[in-house]
Amino acid sequence: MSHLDTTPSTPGKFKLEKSPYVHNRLRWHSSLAKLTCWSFMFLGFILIFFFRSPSSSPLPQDPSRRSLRTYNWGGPVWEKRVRSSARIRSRNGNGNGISVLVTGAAGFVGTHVSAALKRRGDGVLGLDNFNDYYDPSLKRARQALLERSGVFIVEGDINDSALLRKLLEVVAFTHVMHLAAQAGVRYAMENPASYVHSNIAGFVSLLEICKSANPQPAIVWASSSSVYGLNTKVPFSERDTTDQPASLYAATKKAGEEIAHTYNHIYGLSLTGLRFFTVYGPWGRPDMAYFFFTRDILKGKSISIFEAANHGTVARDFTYIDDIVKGCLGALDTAEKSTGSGGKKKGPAQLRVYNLGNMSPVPVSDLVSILERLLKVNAKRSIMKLPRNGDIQFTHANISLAQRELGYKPETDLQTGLKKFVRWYLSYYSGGKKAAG
Ligand SMILES: O=C(O)[C@H]1O[C@H](OP(=O)(O)OP(=O)(O)OC[C@H]2O[C@@H](n3ccc(=O)[nH]c3=O)[C@H](O)[C@@H]2O)[C@H](O)[C@@H](O)[C@H]1O
Repeated sequence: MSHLDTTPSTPGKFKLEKSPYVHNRLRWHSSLAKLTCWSFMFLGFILIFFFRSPSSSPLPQDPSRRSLRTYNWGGPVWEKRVRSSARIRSRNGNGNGISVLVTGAAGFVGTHVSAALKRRGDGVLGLDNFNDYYDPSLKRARQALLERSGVFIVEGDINDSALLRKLLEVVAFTHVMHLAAQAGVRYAMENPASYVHSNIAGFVSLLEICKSANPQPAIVWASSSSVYGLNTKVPFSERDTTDQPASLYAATKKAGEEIAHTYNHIYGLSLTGLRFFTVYGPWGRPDMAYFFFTRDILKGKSISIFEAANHGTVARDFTYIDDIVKGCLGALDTAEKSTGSGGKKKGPAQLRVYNLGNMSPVPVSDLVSILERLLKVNAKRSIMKLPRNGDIQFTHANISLAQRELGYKPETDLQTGLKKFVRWYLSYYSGGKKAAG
């Protein structure tokens, strides 16, 4: 009789043999089977517990680690696209033209800066991780726009050192315009780790690769007006102390300024930080107030307008994107070369910080009135106490340093800038085909 023949087809048909030896063996087998069964169940419980535990969630559930997903890059075709996008096409007023790696190129400021550089004949290569902090389809639309003007955006993360090293091997970039960051003041309370990941770890990762490169590029990067924090002296000047950040976002930008000092000091990297003041305009960020106020006013939804203690006005030095772009180009064009190479400093290098604001703070309630006029819809206003979530009461830039050294001169008032934004918004989201996310 073959072994297979003794196997019961159903448990009830199992026949016990009479031999005591066989009987014991069967009991032993049955205990072993039970033990195995219990072990599997126990292991199963452990695995279920492990995978459901928040600390070990798979990557997509942890927004701070979104950008750790793997991207495809490399190969001869990819390298050819990288080189072609970064190739300088024509000389500009500043001499021979520059070749710029723009991080965060599918972001709001990144898209505008990349397009402006390309327009004047500079070489531009974008880098972006296309994370889902806000509607990624808007980032894809910006990418399509840039692609049409010849800018290739490499999909990847600034924390990916191997990718950064490769990019700087393939192209001898003269400059890096570093705009990739976790933005937003209030979101820092929801997802603090994402700020550390992008604004600190990511920045250090980029600086590490740049300092080792030969030649080292000059770096211009986005700091923020939020570094002034609880500062009450107005207008905010670069000489003011910035040691009272009110949000983790601000603290990570402030940390970035100190980190920049270190890499400049040790490795001779040329570094320029730009403190942007609430930048707005077409292709803007849906997480910003002017953007979601527009969406909500059009939908007839109520909007919250923050108010400080004792009915104090909350105001911002709103700055139009085209002015910011000019400031960025001015910073790139006046950036001196880094002095080190291959990780060794050869002499002192340039270290700068500038305010890029509009010199004219506007109360948030006035911004809403302008939107109401442009949209021809009355907003459903609800006045709310300024929440303790990192927001500060007002910002106001002193821009004389940027004026003097970068030729920065903002030209767009809020009414004019919002008019351009609203025109773009209505055409982009026309016919309600796309919902502003
Ligand atoms: O300059 C910067 O460095 C930062 O600018 C931007 O931050 P903020 O100036 O806070 O802009 P934004 O959120 O549009 O709120 C605008 C105003 O509306 C008020 N506000 C906001 C929300 C709301 O529901 N109600 C309201 O009154 C709010 O109190 C505020 O007064 C960038 O997002 C940030 O990434 C960073 O770049």
